[in-house]
Amino acid sequence: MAVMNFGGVEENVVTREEFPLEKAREVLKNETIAIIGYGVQGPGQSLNLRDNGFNVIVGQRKESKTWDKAVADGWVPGETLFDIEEACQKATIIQYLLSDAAQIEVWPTVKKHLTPGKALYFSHGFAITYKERTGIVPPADVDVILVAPKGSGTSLRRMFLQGRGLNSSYAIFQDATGRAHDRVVALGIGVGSGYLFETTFKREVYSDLTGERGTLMGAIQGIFAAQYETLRANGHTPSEAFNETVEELTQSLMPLVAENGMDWMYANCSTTAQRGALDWWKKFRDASKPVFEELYSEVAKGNEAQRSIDTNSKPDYRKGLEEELKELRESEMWQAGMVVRKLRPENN
Ligand SMILES: NC(=O)C1=CN([C@@H]2O[C@H](COP(=O)(O)OP(=O)(O)OC[C@H]3O[C@@H](n4cnc5c(N)ncnc54)[C@H](O)[C@@H]3O)[C@@H](O)[C@H]2O)C=CC1
Ligand SMILES: CC(=O)[C@](C)(O)C(=O)O
Ligand SMILES: [Mg+2]
Ligand SMILES: [Mg+2]
Repeated sequence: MAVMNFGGVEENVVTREEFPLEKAREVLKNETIAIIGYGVQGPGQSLNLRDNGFNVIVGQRKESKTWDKAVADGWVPGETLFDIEEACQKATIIQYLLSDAAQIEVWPTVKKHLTPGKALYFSHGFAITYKERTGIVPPADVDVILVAPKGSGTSLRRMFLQGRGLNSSYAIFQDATGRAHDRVVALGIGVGSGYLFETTFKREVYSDLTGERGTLMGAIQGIFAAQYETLRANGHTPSEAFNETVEELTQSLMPLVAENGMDWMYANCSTTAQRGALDWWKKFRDASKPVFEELYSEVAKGNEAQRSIDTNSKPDYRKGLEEELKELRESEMWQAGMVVRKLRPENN
């Protein structure tokens, strides 16, 4: 474990230098890792583990689209691809990567195969933190661990293939075997993490639910819509409004932020822009802070978890989500975006 200084605060992190892949392989050499679920995280984590030389199998509902996807990805029915129950039975480590709502429904099957010494792995603190709502209470004689990649499973896989790594947090809820630490860190390295930072199940889920509802997904769409609508209401064309709201951000300015921080991006813009941005950012912070405070409090009360459980446990939950995504896609802003993306020279 390396202690690193993050802007004046010291934290424990695990890097690939101190916990190389060879060490991870050694730690897990006698384990059978079952990836349960083949949605978004399942493919990313299982394929990275497989390519990294671990003993991995996949458990997925038969006769589902994602079973076919697993077959297409090279998982072999009866050898490395099983139904959920059989995979749980064969596993020494169960990576529970069903959707958070589905984890509740399938829990009795998983629990049945959590025999002493096995490990139960999550990529979210949801099931355990909100246990009164999920009913997911693991037996005392198994390790309960978490590796939460801080990004989409799609990116986890893509970045691995590019020789990069997506950062993940890790946590231990229960160490029954005395091996929980080595197991979780080895798995974190194995799934393709850039570096690993320490958390708890509760802190992971509170920050994750806040982040995705906030700047990562909810707030960003909100602020895009507010600016786009303002520009359109004042007579600007869709092309101008979209470029000035989204395209310039994703294509030109965010890569500069990613590379070297906000001040670097500012420094590469005009002094006119710098003057204005430095004057206005605090106003936007102050306007949105109360919304973030409300959001965090809803998360901490469990209301966001409950809403997610209630809606995503309905049999037709995907249809509902897809309808709402369609509405976004068909909005003028994102229709304009589609045309703008087509006009990128590299897409011609
Ligand atoms: N999507 C992502 O990239 C991220 C997800 N996570 C966490 O990882 C875990 C897995 O999330 P996703 O990959 O998004 O899951 P998902 O929503 O893509 O679903 C995964 C699998 O669950 C299966 N499934 C759904 N309902 C089922 C049921 N009733 N019975 C049996 N199987 C069922 C689906 O067939 C699918 O293969 C969750 O805890 C999530 O919070 C964490 C970081 C990012
Ligand atoms: C991609 C990710 O980490 C999220 C946004 O938290 C999620 O998909 O739940
Ligand atoms: Mg997340
Ligand atoms: Mg999340």
